[in-house]
This record gives sequence, structure tokens and C-alpha cells, in this order.
Amino acid sequence: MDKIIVEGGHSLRGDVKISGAKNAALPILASALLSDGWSTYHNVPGLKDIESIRELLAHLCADVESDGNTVRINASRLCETEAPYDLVRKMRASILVLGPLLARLGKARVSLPGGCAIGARPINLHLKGLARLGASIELKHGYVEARADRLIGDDFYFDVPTVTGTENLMMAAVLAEGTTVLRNVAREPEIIALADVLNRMGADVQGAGTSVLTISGVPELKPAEVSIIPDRIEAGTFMVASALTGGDITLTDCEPDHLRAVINKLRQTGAQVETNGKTVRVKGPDEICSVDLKTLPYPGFPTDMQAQFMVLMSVANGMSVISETIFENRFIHVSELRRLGADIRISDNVAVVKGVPLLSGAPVMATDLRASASLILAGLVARRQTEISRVYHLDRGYEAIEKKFSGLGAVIERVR
Ligand SMILES: CC(=O)N[C@H]1[C@@H](OP(=O)(O)OP(=O)(O)OC[C@H]2O[C@@H](n3ccc(=O)[nH]c3=O)[C@H](O)[C@@H]2O)O[C@H](CO)[C@@H](O)[C@@H]1O
Ligand SMILES: C=C(OP(=O)(O)O)C(=O)O
Repeated sequence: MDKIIVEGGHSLRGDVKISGAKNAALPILASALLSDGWSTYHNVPGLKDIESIRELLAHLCADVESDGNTVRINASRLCETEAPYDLVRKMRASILVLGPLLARLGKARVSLPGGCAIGARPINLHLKGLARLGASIELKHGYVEARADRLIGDDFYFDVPTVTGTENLMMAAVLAEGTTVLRNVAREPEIIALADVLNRMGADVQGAGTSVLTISGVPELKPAEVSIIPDRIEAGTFMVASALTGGDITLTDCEPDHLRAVINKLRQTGAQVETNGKTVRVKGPDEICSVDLKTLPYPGFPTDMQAQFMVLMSVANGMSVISETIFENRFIHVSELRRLGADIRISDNVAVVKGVPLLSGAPVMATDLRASASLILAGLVARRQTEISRVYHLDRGYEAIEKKFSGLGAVIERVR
């Protein structure tokens, strides 16, 4: 199994190009199931999760081709309705084939999804929403079995805003009969990106980016050619790296508008952040100030940036209170950060981080995707060597991460 070894203590400088967003690409690739004909997707990141969704779509009899960061999918021959455990367990977003399969073929049997072990991560709202559109839903032997001769538009309220839940319902509703109104939906940029793609395919989705979506069903959709939006979490990770190492990094091909909460927090730590069109420049402060933060649904501070920010607070001047409000078990990285000398106490969903002057390298284990990224960040400022094992988590969501970091002057290598 691969390991990543980081030699800390180098200030990072230079430009880094941000890849396409994993969490936008996954639902958009799944949306190819909604039409016949070749859809083309540009700026698709080269990630394990993308391989997983391609494999799953191919299993469902879609034709899938790729060339670098371009993926082409044709679902004209779509016939298989089962998404089996082996293909679904690796990735949360596999559940996103449920809505399109139901809409297109009237039935689906999808294994309950895997993904980062950061909480129970139920899909009850996906299922309730589909049932509201007229689907019959049963849970049998670890599979969701759903059927609907024709989905019928209705009004559905999400008890909590769920990103993949909103995406699944949106993709089911575009081909439903009549109008669907989805309330208290997620407002993440990835939702807007999916709605844009669906509208280009001929759907009628209004309100993306607000908490109410109105979807007027259409009889059929056509294929589309689109480019995936930049990954705001990858961008945020490099921004923290610059602040942490007293560096000067310019991110290119990113979307500063999607990063407002992260930029705001970074500025409070003393980092200088300048935005200009599709670039963001972050200069690290001489001394990092502690700040408190609370994760919230977009436009609040993203839970997917909590672990990375915790590393920054670990070497800040003072005490920081970090509240995780989205997932009940998203502090698994804390025990690994403690190995490096971080002073962090946890009580329920709150971590109290007391900044220490220095971290020191140690062997650590990656436990989930963003936790893995946080260990690389910690390794960048730790004295001597940090050896991170189980980096396959990282490969699910960061394209060529060690190459990007070494391009910025980090001493980092992958060993097999
Ligand atoms: C592939 C993808 O896009 N993953 C992202 C997506 O995950 P994902 O879509 O799984 O996360 P959700 O937005 O669904 O989760 C938000 C909250 O809603 C709860 N919930 C969700 C669904 C449901 O049916 N019932 C329910 O109670 C969850 O347990 C959680 O507490 O959004 C998360 C929150 O921004 C991010 O961390 C993930 O990176
Ligand atoms: C939690 C994440 O991914 P997933 O939802 O696929 O587990 C993530 O991207 O940080």
C-alpha cells in the first residue's frame, strides 16, 4: 500500500492549478443516465471516485470513454437496474444513480452506499423524497429497491438540507409528470452546477442556489457538453497550506465566489488573501491568530475544510473552538494530529485546540479523505518526517496531490 512521506519546514511558494470538483463531477456524470446520446464532460478530475462512478455507469450498460480530463458517456443502451455492493460500497456518491435509474427505467436496486466514515450518513430523506414522487421503496438485504411506473411531481420538504439528497431528487424530478417543489434544499455550488447541466439537457429546474427548487417535468432530455466547476475544497486545502507554512501561493482556475467562508476565516487568522477573477493569492502571516469556527451548510464554513483548518489552529497563537455541526463523527483526525504534538480536546461535537509552537513528525494513518489532507498539511509544518499510511483515502478526492505540493516547494514523496 502507498505511503506519503513529508519533510516539514518548507515555506510553499508558486502557482497551483485547481482541478475540477469531485463533488460536482460525480452527480453530473450520473446525470448522463437521463438521456440517450453522447454527453461530454471536460475538466473531470483524475480521481479514484471518478473511476468508481465510471465503473458503475459502465455496469449499468452506459458506454463510457475518457481522454485525459474529458469523459464521454452515452446511456442509450441503459438496461441494468442493479448497482451492486462491490461497486457502491467504496463511494457515497454511488447512491446518485438511484434517482436517474428510477426516472429512466422505472426501477432500481441500489446497495446502501459507503464513503467517508464520518457519521451514520443515512439516506432516509432521499428515500422519503422519492416515495413522495410516487415510488415504492423497500430496504432488503442491504439494498434499496425502488419502483415507479411514472414518477409524479409533488411538494417535498427536507428535514435537513442534504447535498446528495437534493441532487438525487432533482434528477428524479426532471423526468416526472408535472411540477415538483423541493423545499429546504442544499444550496452548495455543486447543486447549481448540476441544475445548470440538467437545464442544458432540456430540463426546467428553477431556484438552484436558493432553498426552494421548482422542477417542471419534461418527457425527455438530450445530451450536453459541459465543463466541471473548480474544486473549492481542493482550493481551500492549498489556501490553508500557504497560511500554515508562511507561504505565498496563487491558485489558478478556481472560483473565489465559492470560497467566501474560507477566505473570511483565513483573513481572520492574519493571512493576506487577494482574489482576482479566477485566481486567489494567499500569503501566510508571520504569526497565525486563533479563530473559532463552526461548520454549516453552504454558504457557511464547509465541513470538508474542518480538518484542514484544525491543523492551522494547532500551530496558531491562542485557543480555538471548532464546532462540527454536520457530521457526528468527523474528528477522527484528532488522535493522529495528537501524535504530531497537537493539543486538542474533544467534547461531543466541539474541539478545543490550543496552539503549540511546533509539531513534530511521526508515523500517522489516514482515516478519511479530508483527514488525510489534514495529515499532509500537518506534515508540512512538522519538524522532521511525517509518514502517512492508508493514502488511498486521499486518492479518492485529490488529483496528483503530492505532485502539486512538490511543485510549490514541499518535500513530499509517495512510496510504494
Ligand atoms: C459526494 C458529496 O457530494 N459529498 C458531500 C456531501 O455528502 P452528503 O450528500 O452525503 O452529505 P449530506 O448533505 O447529505 O449530509 C448533511 C447532513 O444531513 C444528514 N442526512 C443526509 C441525508 C439523509 O437522507 N438524511 C440525513 O439525515 C447527514 O447525516 C448529515 O448530518 O455533502 C457533505 C456536506 O457538505 C460533504 O461533506 C460531502 O463531501
Ligand atoms: C466526505 C467526502 O466525500 P464523500 O461524501 O464521498 O464521502 C468529502 O468529499 O470530503
